[in-house]
Amino acid sequence: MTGQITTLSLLGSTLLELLRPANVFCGLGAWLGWRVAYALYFSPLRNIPGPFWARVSGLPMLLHDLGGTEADFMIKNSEKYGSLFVMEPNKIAVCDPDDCQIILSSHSFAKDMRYAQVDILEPNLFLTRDPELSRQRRRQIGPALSMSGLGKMEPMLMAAGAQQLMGKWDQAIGDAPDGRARVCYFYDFSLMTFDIISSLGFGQTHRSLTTGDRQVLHWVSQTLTLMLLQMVAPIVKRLPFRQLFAKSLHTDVRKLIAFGLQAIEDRKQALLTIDAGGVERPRDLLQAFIDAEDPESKIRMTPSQVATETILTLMAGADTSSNTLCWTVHLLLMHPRCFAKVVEEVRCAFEPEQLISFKEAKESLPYMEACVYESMRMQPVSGNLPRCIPRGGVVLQNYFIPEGLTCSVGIAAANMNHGLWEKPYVFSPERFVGNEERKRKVLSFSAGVRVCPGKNLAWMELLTTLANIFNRYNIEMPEDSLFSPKQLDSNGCPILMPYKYSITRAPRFPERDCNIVITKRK
Ligand code: HEM
Repeated sequence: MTGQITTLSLLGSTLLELLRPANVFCGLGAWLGWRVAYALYFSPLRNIPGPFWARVSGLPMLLHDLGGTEADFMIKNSEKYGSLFVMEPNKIAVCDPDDCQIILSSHSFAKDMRYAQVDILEPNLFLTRDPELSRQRRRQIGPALSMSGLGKMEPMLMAAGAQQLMGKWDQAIGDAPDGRARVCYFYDFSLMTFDIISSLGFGQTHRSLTTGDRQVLHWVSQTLTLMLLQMVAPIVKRLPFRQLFAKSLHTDVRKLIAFGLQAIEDRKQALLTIDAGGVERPRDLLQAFIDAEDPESKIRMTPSQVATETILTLMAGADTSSNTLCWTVHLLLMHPRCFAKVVEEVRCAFEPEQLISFKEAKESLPYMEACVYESMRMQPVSGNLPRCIPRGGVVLQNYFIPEGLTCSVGIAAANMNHGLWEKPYVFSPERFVGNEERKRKVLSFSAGVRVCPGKNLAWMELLTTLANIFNRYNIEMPEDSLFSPKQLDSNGCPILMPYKYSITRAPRFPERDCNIVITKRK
């Protein structure tokens, strides 16, 4: 007993001694010295250019991630150090468009380990690191998301999308005494794109934009929060953290999954009547996912897999599309010459009250489409794409990067590459008109084996929404707008509203910066 007490008190006093400020200071100094020595003399990345502090610690990048300024970090550093640079002690940034394509073209550069840390959902297309599952899911859900598959869903997409939005804006104009309504396009686009995918995916008429019902939206955003928490801090999966921090999030995830499963069950019941009556089956993503079959293995998805893919589709597809719409409208407002050209193109092609379909917009509005490409190039909504260096390592820009390290495909920096894009800071939609090759170089939907499977759906939403609102409304910036085409930056380009990354690149102050005044076109 006395021996134990003596040992304990010895341990206690040693600990106290170690924690004395002078010793802590020395300890930190030694650690830092070692980190610096490692970065400069031993690291396999020591010959690759990059900011000094990024070699020593992951903190600078973490601060950019938390501050939501990772795109600026990548663009600035790629201009200073070149298209390959060290961004963290064991991570390189890849910003050369050709190198990005090399990495994205192969499953051997798997998504990084953080994706495997999420355990709240079934294995799915977005999170999987398994090439086999990725290929199988694409074979299963690919047909539904192809242009011909989506063509059948267009009436539903338009009802939840452009038509719903115009109904709301018409009402706002009707309610305004002078016929001039002020609307926040950020919120309206967010709810509209959410309604489109949830209507198609859950087979119900979701109208959060016009009814204010945000229940499903709440569950989805809670699920996304938990997913991200598990990715960046897997400790939240363990007790007691799970109970302390994540209990209510888990409850909402369960509610969302139950909601998805119920939608599938409801559809199965409805099909009994539909099939008996010889009526056509509903044409939506829900039905397409239920019926989906891998042509190679003949495997179909279980109800739980269908629900998971729908939930992931909502997470991956709603904010990405709505923020792309926001940036396009903002960029056009900041470039009145281009905006006037788009409006003229739309109004020359269509009657004032005409509902413009995707096919019509795609065929008749090449300049408007070019504006969306230019907006996606300059303001790509997805951040960096993290990938692992595969077995055997890889040579990029004449540097050997060993296996086991990670890299980040810098979409924003590649889209601003001076070698590929002339005057990359200038908003110039003309560069895309009639130039299919250039369009393929924009990396905003990613590329290669994990390219965005929802890009056709996104294009349908983008073109139908913009064509219809530009045809129907005159759009102006409000008088109190902080931004104007006349306020220029050092490149002589209009200063744009600030952004933040909350998963996707979104306007930082949407309530302040995303307002427009709309009037009905005479
Ligand atoms: C303008 C709108 C959109 C943009 C810019 C966009 C961009 C992207 C990007 C960059 C990726 C690659 C992510 C990575 O590799 O980590 C991706 C993946 C994905 N996107 Fe989209 N997306 C958009 C709309 C949509 C829509 C509407 C859907 C709905 C179907 C969707 C579903 C997905 C899914 C499921 C993945 C994961 C694919 C995989 O990892 O294999 N996206 N998207």
